[in-house]
Amino acid sequence: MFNINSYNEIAAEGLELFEKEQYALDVTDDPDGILLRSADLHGTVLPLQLKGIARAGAGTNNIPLKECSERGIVVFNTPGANANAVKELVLASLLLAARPILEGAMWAKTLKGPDAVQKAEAEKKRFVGSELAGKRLGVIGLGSIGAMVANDAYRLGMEVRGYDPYLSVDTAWKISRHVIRVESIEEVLETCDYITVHVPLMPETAKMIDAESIQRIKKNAVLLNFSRGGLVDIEAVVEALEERRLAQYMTDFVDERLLGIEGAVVLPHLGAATAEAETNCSVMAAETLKYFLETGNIRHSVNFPHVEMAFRSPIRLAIANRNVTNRIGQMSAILAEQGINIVNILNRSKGDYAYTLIDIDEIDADQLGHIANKVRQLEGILSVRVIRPLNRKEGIAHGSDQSV
Ligand SMILES: NC(=O)c1ccc[n+]([C@@H]2O[C@H](COP(=O)([O-])OP(=O)(O)OC[C@H]3O[C@@H](n4cnc5c(N)ncnc54)[C@H](O)[C@@H]3O)[C@@H](O)[C@H]2O)c1
Ligand SMILES: O=C(O)CC[C@@H](O)C(=O)O
Repeated sequence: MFNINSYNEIAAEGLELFEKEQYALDVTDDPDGILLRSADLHGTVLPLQLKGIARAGAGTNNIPLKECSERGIVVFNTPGANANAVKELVLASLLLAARPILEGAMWAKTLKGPDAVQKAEAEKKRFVGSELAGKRLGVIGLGSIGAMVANDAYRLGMEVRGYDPYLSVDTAWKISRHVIRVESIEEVLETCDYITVHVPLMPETAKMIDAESIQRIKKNAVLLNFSRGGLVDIEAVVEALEERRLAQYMTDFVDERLLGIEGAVVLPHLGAATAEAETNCSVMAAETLKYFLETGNIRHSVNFPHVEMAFRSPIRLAIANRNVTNRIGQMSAILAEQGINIVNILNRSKGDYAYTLIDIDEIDADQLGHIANKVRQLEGILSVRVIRPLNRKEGIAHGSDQSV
């Protein structure tokens, strides 16, 4: 039996995947897994039993990743699951930036009387906009969202320039050949009419659009930020809007300093707020967390490597450790000392951390406990789980943790 706690509104389609026979939802302060959206876990005490946290969404800046890694807690996100929703809102915002649609609609609401049509025709010159076609869009960060925005903006007739020095090969395949790759963020800032930011907020990217970047932005350009407020220096944005250097700042993140500033368009974090995206994220997060708890296999983790191995043995050890030399040798030696044959083993690393799955044949509980404890005592070991399969459906193993 696993305990799962969920924070925020998580769509029912995901929560329903946790079968009642194997999972209890929101009944304890010490869960095995947490499912959340934007709830901030920084500064909270992470439960003792916690093994995995699944973010139903892309950004994991609300989760203390370093602390989780050091405790061997695996953090997951749902890559791409809400990308289309964000892309549509960004495209809508580009259109709203180019055409004073909302202003025109608000004004039209005030029209009264039999001459409303004539007044509308006479005054419509107040709401003349411009077209996106032929304008230049700079996309900073060409991941799931940035790639979709770039491709569709090109289809709208824009010239699109993309900047992403860490682009993955998988995403690169999805980007239209018409998107022009640029080598420096400065080139995007200095040459584009519209600039949209789609990078994760991390210590390295905090305020990546700083006062100097904003100085470089072409006069009268529009900056869009549907990624995270902390990526942009808001004081510098306010100054640029007030000096009419920046035409508009369109963002999905409320910041008191922006409210009431002309040219600032602030949405209340609506990027992923569609029924489809909420369901996609909830289902992917629940599936990923279940898969990890039941088999030890890791997919879509932001702090541990991708590790998947078919679970066919009666016992599996799942070990998170620091990425230092000879850990596998020492684990194998502990098993060999006990005369245990390794049926299957897989080890992968990601940055400072590594993860190992070791499948063995049936042994008695005392010996298993002894082995698990010896592994726990090795330097750099962060967590050790002993997992046993419960039942198997269509080749997918369902397991449970055994305390030893
Ligand atoms: N407004 C919302 O509701 C909403 C919804 C989903 C995601 N987001 C935000 O959008 C971000 C991006 O989402 P995604 O799904 O596209 O993520 P993603 O991981 O698919 O893409 C991020 C891209 O940014 C690139 N990148 C990282 N550092 C960079 C840098 N310094 N300069 C340029 N590129 C850099 C990466 O290489 C990657 O290609 C998320 O991290 C999240 O903060 C917001
Ligand atoms: O849960 C949400 O509504 C927002 C999710 C979004 O910020 C993300 O990072 O995916």
